[in-house]
Amino acid sequence: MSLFDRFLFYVVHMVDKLGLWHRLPVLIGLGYLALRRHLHQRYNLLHVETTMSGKKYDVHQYPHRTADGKCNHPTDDIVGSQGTIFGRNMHPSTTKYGLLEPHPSVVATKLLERRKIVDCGKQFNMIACSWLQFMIHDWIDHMEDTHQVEIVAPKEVAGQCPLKSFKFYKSKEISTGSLQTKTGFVNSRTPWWDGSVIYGNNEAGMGKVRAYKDGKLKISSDGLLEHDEKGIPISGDVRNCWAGFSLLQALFVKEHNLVCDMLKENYPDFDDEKLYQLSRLVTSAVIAKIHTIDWTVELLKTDTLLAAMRINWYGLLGKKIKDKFGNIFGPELSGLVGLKSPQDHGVPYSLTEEFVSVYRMHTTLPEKILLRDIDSKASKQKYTPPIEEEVNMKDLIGKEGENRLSKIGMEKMLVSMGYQACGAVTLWNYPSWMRDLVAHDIDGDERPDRVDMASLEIYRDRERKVPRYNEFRRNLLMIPISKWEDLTDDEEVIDALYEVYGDDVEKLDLLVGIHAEKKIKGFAISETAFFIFVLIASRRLEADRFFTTNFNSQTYTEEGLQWVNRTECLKDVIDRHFPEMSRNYMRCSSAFSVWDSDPNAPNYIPLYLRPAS
Ligand code: HEM
Repeated sequence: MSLFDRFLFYVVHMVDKLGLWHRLPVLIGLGYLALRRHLHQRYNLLHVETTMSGKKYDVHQYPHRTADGKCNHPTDDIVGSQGTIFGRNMHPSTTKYGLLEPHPSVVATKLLERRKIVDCGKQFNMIACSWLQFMIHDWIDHMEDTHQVEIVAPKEVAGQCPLKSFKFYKSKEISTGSLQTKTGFVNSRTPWWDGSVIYGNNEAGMGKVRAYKDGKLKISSDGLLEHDEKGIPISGDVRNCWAGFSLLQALFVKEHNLVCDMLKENYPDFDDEKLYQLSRLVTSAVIAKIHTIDWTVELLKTDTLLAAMRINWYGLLGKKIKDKFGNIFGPELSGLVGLKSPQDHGVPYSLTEEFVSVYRMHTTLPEKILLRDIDSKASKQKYTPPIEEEVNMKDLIGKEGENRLSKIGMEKMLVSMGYQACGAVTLWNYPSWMRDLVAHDIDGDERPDRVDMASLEIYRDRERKVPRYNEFRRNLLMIPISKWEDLTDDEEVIDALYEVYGDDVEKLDLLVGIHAEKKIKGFAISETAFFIFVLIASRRLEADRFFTTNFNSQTYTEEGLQWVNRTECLKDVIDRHFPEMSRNYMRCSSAFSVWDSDPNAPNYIPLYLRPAS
């Protein structure tokens, strides 16, 4: 570390020791986050070199996103494309403990499996939970090897495991040619924020979803996704899909098609190809913007994070000035979006193993979806429709889930998900049905071997050499824990941790740690996970040519750019496709909070001048 960075680190460390940053006034809290992001950009981006190398290309020949994510980095065509390797935010784990220490089924049974659902209160609903999966499938999926592994539950817990043993494929590990990491794992998705979850991530996938007329994507007459002859949805990613996820895919296909209509009206000379490419750019940017200034703001509901996320998109000077002048003042004042050139801090863009691990949030999934009766005649606006039926999550997965969804209908499902809180990211909240799950192949076919996801996730982090909780925190420049009481005040949790890990805090698995950690007020996730997000959420925008150099009217068209600039939240998208829905059903401010919750109270103090939350 340079002398200057060492000084910055001491400042950050001192604030951490006092447990202070989130209690500071907004402007000072923002300063702390800026220092942290700077340090993470310097010390938590490892260059996982690979034997795969790209080549220079002519950027001007690629004014749009390609099907497989190639030709986005300005000088290397392969960076961020499908099939490249996951990066790392830290060195692989140095733990002395083996893959089965303690046994994943013991961890899953004693610490993860849901006893009684704990939900997120009014903060986050089932649309927000499905949105998580909608994003994950845009960015990441580990390629698998052909070798199977079997995990057999030890006697101690076998009686409590729905599967006494289960088989799954190893993660595909390849040599990297890097001294730091030696091997790495392959991402079978394109890590860019390119909407590949609806567009596909290669030529073949793209061809399947396109209607080849006026730039549009295929969609069925009921507004939901079309299906192939096997009943599998036709969409950009169909793996481990369920009704809530496929509903969001359909909503954004509708959005894409509406953008096509708008573009065609304004630019009647554009052909199918041009309309498709432009609409893809616009729709992907709409998704990225909603995630940045709507979804994340609800996930991390504090004034400091509201300011931080808006600064990422608009800069300190705010929307009005950015919309008027564009990004003329640089990243701090005008935001990351629209920067003159992409910025990767010397490490070619990819998503990372650690990012995957902290996004393991299956605890947000409930046991049942509560369907609302939206046909009951209510004249009142903002009326809460009564619960009509409870459907098991298991019945909403895969092909069966698609059948069910088409009977339920798009509007009813969206309203029902809006009214239902999602699960909280906490221990003993892992969906029980996921411990006996029919997982899918990459093409959406059901696998013959069922898996215990709770145990599998513990195994995956260890297999991929993601450091365990304490090492992870040290590597992230955070203060490690030295006893269970540093992690949580909950005595029952402390007893259970002691039972599984003894008093060895170094043994603690990352997944368990981030679920057990005391949360910052307003945060639905742990602080440890959050610091990875601080780094990666910015990187997804600033490293992408289509959010920086090419985020302009020459690339997006004037009307396309305006469409992105006018969209501020998911509610705006819902309003475009279901004009009555938010008026009738949404009391709250964001479509991601529970719809019968109160809107945000007005606050007359300017955001940056607000005191501690
Ligand atoms: C019904 C809904 C869902 C089902 C059936 C499902 C199922 C699965 C399955 C089978 C895997 C692969 C496990 C493995 O072999 O390692 C997986 C991975 C994953 N899921 Fe889900 N999932 C669902 C929803 C979600 C949600 C809501 C999130 C929230 C963040 C999520 C996050 C992840 C992550 C981060 C991975 C790891 C991906 C990777 O290893 O590359 N999933 N899921």
